[in-house]
Order: sequence, then C-alpha cells, then structure tokens
Amino acid sequence: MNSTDTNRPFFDRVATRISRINSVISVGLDSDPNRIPAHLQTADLPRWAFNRRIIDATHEHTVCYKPNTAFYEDPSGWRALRETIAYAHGKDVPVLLDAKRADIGNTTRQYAELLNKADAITVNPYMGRDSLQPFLDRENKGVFILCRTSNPGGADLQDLELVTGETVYERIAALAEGWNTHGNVGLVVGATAPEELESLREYVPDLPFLVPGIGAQDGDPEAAVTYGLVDDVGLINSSRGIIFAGDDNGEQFADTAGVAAKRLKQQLNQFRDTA
Ligand SMILES: O=c1ccn([C@@H]2O[C@H](COP(=O)(O)O)[C@@H](O)[C@H]2O)c(=O)[nH]1
Repeated sequence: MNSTDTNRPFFDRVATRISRINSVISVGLDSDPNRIPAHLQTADLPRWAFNRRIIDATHEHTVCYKPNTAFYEDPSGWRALRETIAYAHGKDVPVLLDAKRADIGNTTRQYAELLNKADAITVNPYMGRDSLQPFLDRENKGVFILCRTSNPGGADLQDLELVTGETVYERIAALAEGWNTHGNVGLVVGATAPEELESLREYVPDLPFLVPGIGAQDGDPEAAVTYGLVDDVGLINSSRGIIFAGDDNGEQFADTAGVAAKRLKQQLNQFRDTA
C-alpha cells in the first residue's frame, strides 16, 4: 500500500510507512539558503539541489518530510519546494508543510490550497474553528493544530489557566478533538515540554502528535515517543539535527544527514512499544 496515495486517510498512510520502515521520524527540510554547502550554491535551485541529496540519503529512515515554508517563501523557493514534494512522493514519503496558517474565510480557503500538492499542514488555532474549516474538510490530508509549542515563549499564553480550570493548551486539545470529524487532526506538542506532553496524552488519548524540539532544541526524546504516539502512530521531528548534522559545508553533508537520520530512528525505536 502506497503512503502517498491521497485516496487514503493521512494517518493510515503514516501508519503504513511507520510499520514498513520501522521508524517514527519526520525530517524537517528547513533548508536555510545561507547554510547550503558552497558547491551547491551555483545550482539553478540550490534548495532543491540540497533537498534532493538529503532525501536520497534519508528517505529509508523517514516517515514524513516537514519543510517549514519559512525557508521557501520567495519565487525560486516555491519552485524548489514543488520539486522537493514531487521527489519525496516519488520515494513514497508524504510531505507535511509546516506553514502554521489560518485566517478569515476567503483567505483561509486560499491558504488551504497549499494542501493541493502536500499531504498535511500545521495550522494555528487562534482564530477558531471557521479559520481551520477548509483544512479540516480535506478528509485525506493531515491537519496538525499548534497546541503546546516547543519555544520558550510557548508558556506565555498556552500555559495560562482559564476560568474553567483548564490551561489554554488543554482547551485547544479539547477543541481539536471536537473538530476531528474526519479523523485527520493531530496536535503539535513540543518535546521541550515533557510534562505537558504527558498530561496532554491523558487529556486526548486518541489524537496523534507531531512532536518537534528534539535535537537542536534539546527536547526529551523518550517523552516524545512515549506520549507522542497513539497505537504507534505519530511523528517525531528533527530538522537542523539531521539536515545540518555535521555542520558540514563539504560534499559529505548528505551522507552525514543519512547517518544522523538512522541514528535518530534507532534512538527513538528504543522507546516504542512495538519496535
Ligand atoms: O512548537 C513548535 C512548532 C514547530 N516547530 C518547527 O519544527 C522545526 C524544528 O526544527 P529543529 O531544527 O529540529 O529545531 C522548525 O521548523 C520549527 O519551526 C518547532 O520547533 N516547535
């Protein structure tokens, strides 16, 4: 069964890939133009040249690629991203756009077009259900709602306690569960907040998590796996920790990334029930 067949629900496709390659890692393609090795800078599309080599070296360990759109939002960047998505699909790896979108109706309908080519997206719940509806309506695409983010300021708003006694992040999780009418919703919960990860897993036992924050942000890999997965389905992401693993400006950068992806897969597999 194909993991990029959009006739199948996103989380079924992820489950297929997890069991096929025995891995739960998402590789973040945050291909900062300033960090692309010198020998690729003269390519027609340096970010695409870089990503192609990273995909070649890492795909056998990778459940999903997660390009953050921040690194592609210029004309040649969008071209590089389109090529990257098609290439990942050619390796049967789904692509999750980390775009953190949402807006009022007509604008958010336009944002949801980002899903035409990709398999899943991250969205921001701040504007409420109608701002997410066009994403949620795409039944076979994954929608990951920011819940408890990994950055230090994630606590500023998300940890506030409401009059109901819940925290803001718990309220977001409860709302997300109600919005999950097609079974295509997950939450973004950072590995840098292991206690919140644990309490959210109890709060919403059925929602898979996308867990960023291991590697460069020094989050907790054991908590990421233990609480991020539901029936062994979820995505544990590392971006810079893989694609810039050696901080290697030379031609070996892709091999170094491949070794880092394999090592992370093996590290995370120690904490899975089924590995
Ligand atoms: O809470 C969040 C939400 C998203 N991210 C994104 O994930 C990657 C992490 O990159 P690393 O290099 O592995 O630190 C990046 O695209 C962030 O924008 C997050 O870190 N935390």
